Amino acid sequence: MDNQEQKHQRRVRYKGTHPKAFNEKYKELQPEKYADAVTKVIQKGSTPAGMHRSICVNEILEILQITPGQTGLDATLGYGGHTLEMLKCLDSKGHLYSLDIDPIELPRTRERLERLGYDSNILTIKQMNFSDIDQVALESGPLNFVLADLGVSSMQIDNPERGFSFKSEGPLDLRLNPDRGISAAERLKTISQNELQGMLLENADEPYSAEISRAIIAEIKKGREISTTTSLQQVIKDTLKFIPEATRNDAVKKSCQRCFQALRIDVNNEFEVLYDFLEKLPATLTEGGRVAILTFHSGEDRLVKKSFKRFYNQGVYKEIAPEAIRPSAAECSSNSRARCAKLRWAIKS
Ligand SMILES: C[S@@+](CC[C@H](N)C(=O)[O-])C[C@H]1O[C@@H](n2cnc3c(N)ncnc32)[C@H](O)[C@@H]1O
Repeated sequence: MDNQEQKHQRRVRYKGTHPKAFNEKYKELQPEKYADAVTKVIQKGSTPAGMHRSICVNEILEILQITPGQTGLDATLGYGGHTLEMLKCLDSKGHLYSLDIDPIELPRTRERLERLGYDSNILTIKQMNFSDIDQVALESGPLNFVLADLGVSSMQIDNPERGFSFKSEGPLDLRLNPDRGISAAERLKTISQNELQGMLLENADEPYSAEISRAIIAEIKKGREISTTTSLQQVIKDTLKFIPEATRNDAVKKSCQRCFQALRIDVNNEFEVLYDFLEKLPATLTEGGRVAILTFHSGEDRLVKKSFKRFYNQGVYKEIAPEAIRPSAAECSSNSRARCAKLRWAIKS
């Protein structure tokens, strides 16, 4: 068919203030063109589609005390919000390395930062796992500051094609790097009930781990695929029918959140890579080098707390956070995704 014969495609309309589908949010997905629409979404305490609002920015900058001329690492680039703030502190002097394993969002962030004038003279962006921090240090030399803002970005959660959220239909993938490893749907096909129950318990403290794992494995044995976000949600919903109606919806939602979290941690080996990163971290820092780590669930926080404490007891760190710092009440009310964040810091001896 030549061009003239091609049918005119209507642009997807933004249906009122609450469009149901991700691709209908075209105003939020073009923040440069529709700044007003984006501001309105932020004012309502939500995160615009295709964007990520950085958490604890002031607290992190206060910990890292970045000065012009230093060399630092943002281990989790995401939307580049923290990276941008750190670059401002460097004031065009020194160098920042920023990593992310996500091959889909990384080029978009790189382009946004380049458009703001941050090129390879001041910023090096690498698609890399932060567990390879030692490789970065070989190139950068000792680091004055390091930030890791763990987990997933809002862009990843909101994009139904990535499968991170049960709130919209999509493939049950959950990989931060879809080019590597196996999807959550594939993982469910071969896992035993025992292992799945352990995964739900260890990665997310799921109270109905026995019931849910039994139901998932029974479905798969019957030859039914659990290959989409909503099919997993449906199994969880059906399994928890025994919960009294008054509290059932809330319980199902929480179990879905926990099960998706557990699967995400599993397919991305999140505990293993965090452990490797924490082990290698001290050797990459300068004397007096500062590190800040933002976590979003108790399993991650426990690993960070234990590692900082052990290295502190060995004299490797001269100071560590006495307790986790929480985002302010104002930040939590303006950004619901900040509510479960915990921030810890350490300073190398
Ligand atoms: C919470 S977001 C970071 C947001 C960022 N601080 C900002 O201000 O926009 C976490 C990011 O870390 C990335 N990530 C998670 N695990 C990683 C790993 N092991 N190595 C590198 N990047 C990782 C995710 O792909 C995601 O983009």
